[in-house]
Formats: sequence, C-alpha cells, structure tokens
Amino acid sequence: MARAKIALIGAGQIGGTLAHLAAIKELGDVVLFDIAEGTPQGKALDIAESGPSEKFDATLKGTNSYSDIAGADVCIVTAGVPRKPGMSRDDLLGINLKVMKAVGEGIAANAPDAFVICITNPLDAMVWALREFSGLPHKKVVGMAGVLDSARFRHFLSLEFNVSMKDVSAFVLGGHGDTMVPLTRYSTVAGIPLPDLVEMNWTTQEKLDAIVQRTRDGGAEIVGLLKTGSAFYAPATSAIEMAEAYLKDQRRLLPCAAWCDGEFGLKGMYVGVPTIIGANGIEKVVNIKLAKDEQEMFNSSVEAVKGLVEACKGIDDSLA
Ligand SMILES: NC(=O)C1=CN([C@@H]2O[C@H](COP(=O)(O)OP(=O)(O)OC[C@H]3O[C@@H](n4cnc5c(N)ncnc54)[C@H](O)[C@@H]3O)[C@@H](O)[C@H]2O)C=CC1
Ligand SMILES: O=C([O-])CC(=O)C(=O)O
Repeated sequence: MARAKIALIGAGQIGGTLAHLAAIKELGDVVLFDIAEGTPQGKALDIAESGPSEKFDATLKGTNSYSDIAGADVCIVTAGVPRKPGMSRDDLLGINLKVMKAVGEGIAANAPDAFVICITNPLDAMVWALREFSGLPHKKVVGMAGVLDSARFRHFLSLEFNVSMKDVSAFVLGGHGDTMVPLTRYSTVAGIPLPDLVEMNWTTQEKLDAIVQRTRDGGAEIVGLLKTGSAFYAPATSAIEMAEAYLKDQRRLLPCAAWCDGEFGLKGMYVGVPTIIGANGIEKVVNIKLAKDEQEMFNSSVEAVKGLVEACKGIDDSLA
C-alpha cells in the first residue's frame, strides 16, 4: 500500500517539529509548505538527513508551491504568526485570518479530501474561518488545542501526585484561551477523579485550583520564557496524536475544536469538545453531561469564541 501523504502548511517552529515527528513515527511521506523561500526546503533536507541514523522510511519535500500538496491525506496548518510576551492569542486574529484565506483556498484546490488539523491561533476562530474558506466537510476540519491543554494539565497533575503521566487522564474543553475549562470531575489518576483525591487528602483544593490556573496560563508561561515565540514541541506532538488517530482509524477519544451543531446545545460553531477521531475524521462529538458550574464556565468560553468569530466576519465580508 502506498504511504500516506502528510502536508504541513507552515514550516516554522511547529511545522518543522511536526515534520520530524511524522518521519520518525513513519506516518507517511511529508511535504513542508511555506511562503518563506528556503525554509521548508532546508528543514525537509535537514530532517531527511537524520533518516539514516533514525532509520525511518519517509520522503521529505520542502516547497513554496501549493501544487506539491496535491492529494494529501492529512494537512496540518500552522501558517501564520505566533504571539510575543504581552500579547493575547486574540491579538493575532486580523493577521492570521488573511493567512487562513490563502491556506483554505490552497487546500481546497489541491487536497480537498484531506483531514485538516488547524493549529494557528486564535484557534477556535481560525479553524472556523479555515473551514469556511476551504469549503471542506465540517467533520474533516478540526482544531488542535484540547489535546495540548489536557496534556499540560496531566503533566502538572503528575508532578503534584508524584505519579507517572501515563496514569493521569484529563479533559480540558471550551475555547483555547483564558476561558478554557479544565474539568476536574472528568480528570483522574488511574481512574480516581480529582475531587475524590482531594477528599482522600492526597492534595488540597487550593493546590488543585492553582494547577487549573497554571493549565489555563500554560501557553503564556512558555511565551514568557521563550520571549521570541510560543510553544512548539507539545503542540506538534498533540497534532501528531490526532493525525495518527485519523490515519490508523484508531477511534481515539480526544478533546478537539470540532463543529458542534446540536451537541452541547450549540447551533453551528467550533469549540473544544470531546470527539472520536477515526477514518472518517470527526466520527462523533461526545455530548458529556456538565454540572451547573462546569456548564457556566463552558458557556462563557463559548461566548468568547463567538465574539472572535463575529470579529472575523467584521474583517472579511465573505465570511458574514
Ligand atoms: N492551537 C494551539 O494549541 C497552538 C497554536 N499555536 C499557533 O500556531 C501558529 C504557528 O506557530 P509557530 O510554528 O511557532 O510559528 P512560526 O512563526 O515559527 O511559523 C509560522 C510559519 O508560517 C509561515 N507563514 C506565514 N504566512 C504564511 C502563509 N500565508 N502561507 C504559508 N505559510 C505562512 C511563516 O513563514 C512561518 O514559517 C501560531 O499562530 C501560534 O500562535 C502555537 C502553539 C499552540
Ligand atoms: O500560547 C500561545 O500563544 C501558543 C498556544 O496557543 C499555546 O501554547 O497554548
């Protein structure tokens, strides 16, 4: 069987890391696309030259031409601009919206059957705009954020409980911004929900609240440390987890920014919810029951995302 083709739109920090991970995991042949001349070609060659040591079978091609992504099975979009210290993700909306238009049209013309994973910020509004510009089916266009936010939550919890990250599961829903909703009730250590662990005196409510806040601020913490850009290793790993679920029809249950039309009482919008990813893309949005306080937090996150989508419509008439 021919290898899968993975197109990476944007060959910056995340794009390069995605290419490296896709090759090492032998998910398929990789095409790195960017408007910057030389960058995708240089990164593709550099990663290809790691192949003899790493012993992977995958070709890597860098390009500035959309025609090279023709027939891609998966497109992962990181094209655009990251934030710097002092900025919010929402400050990127105007500049990255224009990028989504070009990328959406490029994917529609060259890889209309692909499963498209958007990473560009502000995530929930950008995945919505990318879907609108590309015209691809909603179940084939999804945003990466919940896997990353949940991974950060899991990491911080594993430090607090001094247990393996493998035994910590967590769910972060809502928009990928300050209003994201880490769900403590649905997060566990080896199946034991976090509120029970507080009752067992394994941690305190204050410590748990601080971990929840650190999770919400997880992106900004890294931006503050790096100063010149934002996180890229964990974001790339998270998107690869989603791409692998699609390519291998794993039916993973992962939190993603997915199109909700009826689920969670929403009428046609993208926001972070639990999904099943398999060979058809988003196979299902898993409509979990939220407690009153969780629903209130989710509602305010939904309102924040709706505000960003309205802002996109105000900038680009074709989206209105
Ligand atoms: N959803 C999430 O959880 C996360 C989202 N991000 C976002 O991902 C995006 C990318 O981050 P990095 O890779 O660190 O940025 P980067 O600046 O290293 O790379 C972005 C690349 O996009 C390219 N680019 C710009 N306009 C383009 C266009 N029209 N077509 C093709 N390529 C274009 C640039 O030349 C650059 O190489 C940012 O918007 C960032 O905020 C970052 C981390 C997590
Ligand atoms: O914080 C940022 O700007 C990048 C991002 O979305 C993250 O790392 O969660």
